[in-house]
Amino acid sequence: MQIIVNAGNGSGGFFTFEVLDKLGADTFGSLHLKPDGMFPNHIPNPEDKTAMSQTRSAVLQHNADLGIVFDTDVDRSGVVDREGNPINGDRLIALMSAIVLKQHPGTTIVTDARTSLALTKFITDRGGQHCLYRVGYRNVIDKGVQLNKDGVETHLMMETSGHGALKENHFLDDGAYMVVKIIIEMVRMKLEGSNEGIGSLIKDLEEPLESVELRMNVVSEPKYAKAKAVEAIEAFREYLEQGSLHGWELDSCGECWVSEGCLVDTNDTPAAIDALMYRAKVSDNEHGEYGWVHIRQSIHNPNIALNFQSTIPGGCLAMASAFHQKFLRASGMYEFLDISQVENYVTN
Ligand SMILES: O=P(O)(O)OC[C@H]1O[C@H](O)[C@H](O)[C@@H](O)[C@@H]1O
Repeated sequence: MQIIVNAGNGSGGFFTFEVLDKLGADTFGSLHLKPDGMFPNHIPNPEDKTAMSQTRSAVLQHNADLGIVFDTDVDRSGVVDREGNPINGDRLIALMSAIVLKQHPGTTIVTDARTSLALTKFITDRGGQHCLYRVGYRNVIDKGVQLNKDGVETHLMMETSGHGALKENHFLDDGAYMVVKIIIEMVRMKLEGSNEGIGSLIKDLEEPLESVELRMNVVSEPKYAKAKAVEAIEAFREYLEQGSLHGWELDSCGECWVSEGCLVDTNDTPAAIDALMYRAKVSDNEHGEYGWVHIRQSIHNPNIALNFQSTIPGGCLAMASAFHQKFLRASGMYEFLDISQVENYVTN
């Protein structure tokens, strides 16, 4: 089996020399294996377009069976199938879900709540339960630990960023282990006589038609930025609870095994909140439920991240326009938020 590793000059080169080569894989054509903190080729990140496209080119050039992309410290990974298709984000979660659900039918899978409606369908079509939880890999993994303690069998926890953990690997955030599971599945498929590549496992995963992320900086003295972001996000929640945005409804079931979402813990020992976030489902008379909005404090920076996803054309624009006019402007929140990204998006 030929496998291309792209370590992006981070610390993942060991996986080539110490693991794959020793097991007899052909790793000729691998990229950027030597650690170099200046990262001269691209950012070592499976979400980075250059990292994925360079790996795709190498896979196609060498007719390799798989490409692997690690982040700097190998706690995140992404792969490229033999046809050159990048598998990261929702697609990687789907691939891991397909593998884990074969081993553990009916298991619960925890992800952050920025995943697509199609991913939920993919998981539930295979008999799994999808728990949508808070952004932040620690939140996602801790939720899985908690569910297992509560007697809800949960074998996989993954974020769209590529962070992921498995119960069988002691809940460690480990990108190399994810990749090992994928390689084992490829070998198993080959031994069973299948001629298909690993991408065939997710061929029925639909792509979200539209997906947009916008950021709003909090314009305030740094020491007040966190409180201001909370004020804006809570104002958004109140707007929805009052029914001020027609067709928008908070996802806050509090029961994590319910696939509709569970950003709000209503149990006796709710998890501490590092960044406030809500997701709302959005529908209209013509299409029914067609998308969602996710609003949250950034974990690292004084800004608010807004994600929109839609299954109908123009849905993200419709949601962003309503958010802009009927919330940001109407509520006065625009006064301490830099809403230029939202304005550019709705006007261009
Ligand atoms: O809040 P942001 O700046 O978008 O960052 C969000 C990200 O923060 C960290 O990097 C965590 O490790 C990730 O799990 C999370 O997705």
